[in-house]
Amino acid sequence: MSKSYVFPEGFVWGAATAAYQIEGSPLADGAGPSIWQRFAHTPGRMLNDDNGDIACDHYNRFRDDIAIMKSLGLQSYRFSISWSRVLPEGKGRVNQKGLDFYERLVDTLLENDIAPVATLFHWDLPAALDDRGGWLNPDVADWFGEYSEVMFKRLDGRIKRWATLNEPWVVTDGGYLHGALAPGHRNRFEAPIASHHLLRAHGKSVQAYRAIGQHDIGIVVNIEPKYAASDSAEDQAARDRAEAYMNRQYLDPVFFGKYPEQMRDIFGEAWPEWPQADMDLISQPIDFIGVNYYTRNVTRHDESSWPLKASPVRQPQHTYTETGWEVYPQGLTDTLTWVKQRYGNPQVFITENGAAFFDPPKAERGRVRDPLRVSYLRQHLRAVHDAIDAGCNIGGYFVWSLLDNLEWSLGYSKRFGIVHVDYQTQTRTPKDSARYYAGIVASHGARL
Ligand SMILES: N=[N+]=NCCCCNC(=O)[C@@H]1[C@H]2[C@H](O)[C@@H](O)[C@H](O)[C@@H](CO)[C@@H]12
Repeated sequence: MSKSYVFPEGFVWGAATAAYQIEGSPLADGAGPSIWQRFAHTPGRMLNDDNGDIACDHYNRFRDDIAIMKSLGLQSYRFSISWSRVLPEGKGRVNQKGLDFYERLVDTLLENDIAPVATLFHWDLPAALDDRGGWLNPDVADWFGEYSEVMFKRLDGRIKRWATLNEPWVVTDGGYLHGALAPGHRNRFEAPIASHHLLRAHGKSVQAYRAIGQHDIGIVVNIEPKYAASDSAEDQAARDRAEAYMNRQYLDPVFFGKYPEQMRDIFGEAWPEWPQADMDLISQPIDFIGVNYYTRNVTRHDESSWPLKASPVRQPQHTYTETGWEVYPQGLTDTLTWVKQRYGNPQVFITENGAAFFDPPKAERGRVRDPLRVSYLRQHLRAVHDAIDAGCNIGGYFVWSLLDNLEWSLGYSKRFGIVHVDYQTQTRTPKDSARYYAGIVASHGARL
């Protein structure tokens, strides 16, 4: 007898995007530049010199995109707010037209019975704040608290689920350690400072919310479960370091008020000691965590790898996506049960899960066949259900992404959308995976 995959009553089905990846018009209506607008216009930083000047033109087409969400039966939509649209200098003067855009977006979602879930920071720090040191300046926590307060006062109530940060690990690892992402630094001493100030900013935002908000606030992290490549002590230790570095570096401070002990092994003299007051600010209670899951990592010791001394081992028996990520749905179940066991079964939303497979630049007679993505979604949604059967407190699932969009420094070369975007005409075409997902939503999982 095969198992039923019907999801619990109240489980929320959605899709996710991020401002700089879809909106376009980054400087419209008084908006200030973000570090991503600046990075994307820096020669050599972006594949094919792509940038977010147009992207999916969502800033102008959001009503059409909400109509597509409605046609798919989505109950919720996770988006991010561009900080520098609202505060062009990152602090101080509010740009009402920037706020007005997000108010129109939220009100149109609500008119279509789609619950908005807002991420306050999805990597696009105001350039004016980067000029003042950005995530390296301890004042950034207060700047983020000020911005958060502006948004809570204007939209809390219509938005009932807020995320402070999206993936602080990627911001730090990509933006400050390895330099592949904005602001493009490569500095072992900066990375732990940026991480810590991101977490302090999270804490200031939660503090502001507790004073004025009436609903839920949390943080979104990417989790990539690590599996030792062998039983050797050095591979096990490499796995432990990799897990501490990516998966515990942010959740341990938020839930336990302390960093993983491996952080000093990894960063050595570059790992500072922080005051307890900071850890108290960081570890205030939150209402949920967003988990972004894409893949797993089979980890071996690698003396030549910097600074982790750990490297992935390819798994040729499995499919890999266009971004080079192994398709491993069991890793999602393992991730969710790990979070349950380690952090006391907090409410979790899968705030991103999806894959880039090759899709053509144009639809063929109004259709885009993406069987690999249909299979990916089926396998991973079943994995979520298995975690719920194991007692995990999962509130909902947001597929990454609603639309093909700007994949950061990879430009438009990678398509994650369940809806195809023809970047020459801005025509949207729901892919086969969108129709598949709509059927899952309509049957609440029964058709999985
Ligand atoms: N190696 N490796 N392992 C996986 C680590 C994944 C780190 N990148 C993400 O999670 C980003 C997240 C981001 O929110 C979104 O804005 C991005 O478009 C997606 C797709 O890239 C994902």
